[in-house]
Amino acid sequence: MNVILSRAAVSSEFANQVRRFSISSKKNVKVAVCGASGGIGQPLALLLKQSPLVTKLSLYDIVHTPGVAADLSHIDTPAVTKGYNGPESLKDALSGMDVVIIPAGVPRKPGMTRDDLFNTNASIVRDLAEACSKYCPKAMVGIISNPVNSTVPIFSEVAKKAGTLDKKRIFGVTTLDVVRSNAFIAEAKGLDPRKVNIPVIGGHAGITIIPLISQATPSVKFEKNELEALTARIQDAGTEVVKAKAGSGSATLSMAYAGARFAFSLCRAINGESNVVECAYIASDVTEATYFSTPLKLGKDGVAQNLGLGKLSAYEQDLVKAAIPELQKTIKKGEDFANKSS
Ligand SMILES: NC(=O)c1ccc[n+]([C@@H]2O[C@H](COP(=O)([O-])OP(=O)(O)OC[C@H]3O[C@@H](n4cnc5c(N)ncnc54)[C@H](O)[C@@H]3O)[C@@H](O)[C@H]2O)c1
Ligand SMILES: O=C(O)C[C@H](O)C(=O)O
Repeated sequence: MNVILSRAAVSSEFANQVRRFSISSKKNVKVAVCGASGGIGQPLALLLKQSPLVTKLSLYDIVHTPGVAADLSHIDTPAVTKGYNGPESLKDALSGMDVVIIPAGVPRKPGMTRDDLFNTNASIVRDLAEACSKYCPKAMVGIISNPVNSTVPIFSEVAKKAGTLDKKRIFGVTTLDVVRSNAFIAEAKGLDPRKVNIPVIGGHAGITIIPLISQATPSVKFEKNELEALTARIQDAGTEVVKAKAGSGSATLSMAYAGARFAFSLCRAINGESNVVECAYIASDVTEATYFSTPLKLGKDGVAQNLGLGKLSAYEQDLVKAAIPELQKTIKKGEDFANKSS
């Protein structure tokens, strides 16, 4: 029920962000984007810049941030926007931040899995985790960089070593899976996508992406073959975009939308709003996988309540069973990397 209420709230909130935040903002939230010059980073920064709730928008990357920040800073909204270029500027970029969103790292090309990005992106996330532990240990962190199933454990292990780990504040951003599920199911049933909510649990790669269509709001029914086809499309949606972009990257615009939705939900929770619910990949004891995405009630200190799996259909139970060994493997890979390399 919380999930149902929350989706309706999230949908209308997102559409009315600017007006609403300018009327009712209680606390100003400082937000950093790491990877701000990239395909996701730039449109994400644009969406964040539009919110008067964000007092400071800190744009960190290893290239091009002076230009991106100069461009955005001409927009007539209050967020003071500053660019930080290169590792020597990490201290200034991150100090005092309440929310850090990380889309730093390389995207897939056709034929690659997300795990094929591990060798490059693992060390990028490790280094950013070290910097966050030093300069903004209390920030809420949303990790977009793939493979999310491994990069979130990497971030947590680094924070653990630094003595700053707060599992309630570290999130793998899986919002795009929810956004896609809502879009595809609304299309299939001729519904207004803003009024559809499909919780998506598990992880963020292939069979670990588990849309809970049995828990859809409004309730929807599909034949078995239709349900399987829709589930497969949601699980492969990232690959659909990678193929369509034909070598120029993966989802950027839909991810910026989803990343902004997640960041705004964190901001609303920091501001004391109740009933803010998002699915995200976090340290979890809901299943045998030590990280797992479920609907979460967010509060000013991060995860306020894990809402768990809810009632699963037999088909969804089988999907969870299939996902767990894959998640365990990729979680271990991330943890081993962090523990060997830092
Ligand atoms: N979680 C999701 O749902 C989701 C969705 C789409 C993409 N992604 C992932 O997001 C990541 C970024 O995708 P993109 O399309 O924006 O890629 P991109 O190549 O367009 O941009 C990545 C940016 O990261 C920067 N970067 C590289 N190393 C860095 C470092 N050490 N510190 C800071 N910034 C650094 C690059 O300079 C670049 O500007 C990829 O790993 C992609 O797979 C995740
Ligand atoms: O598919 C990708 O590589 C990017 C992202 O994880 C997505 O789901 O679009």
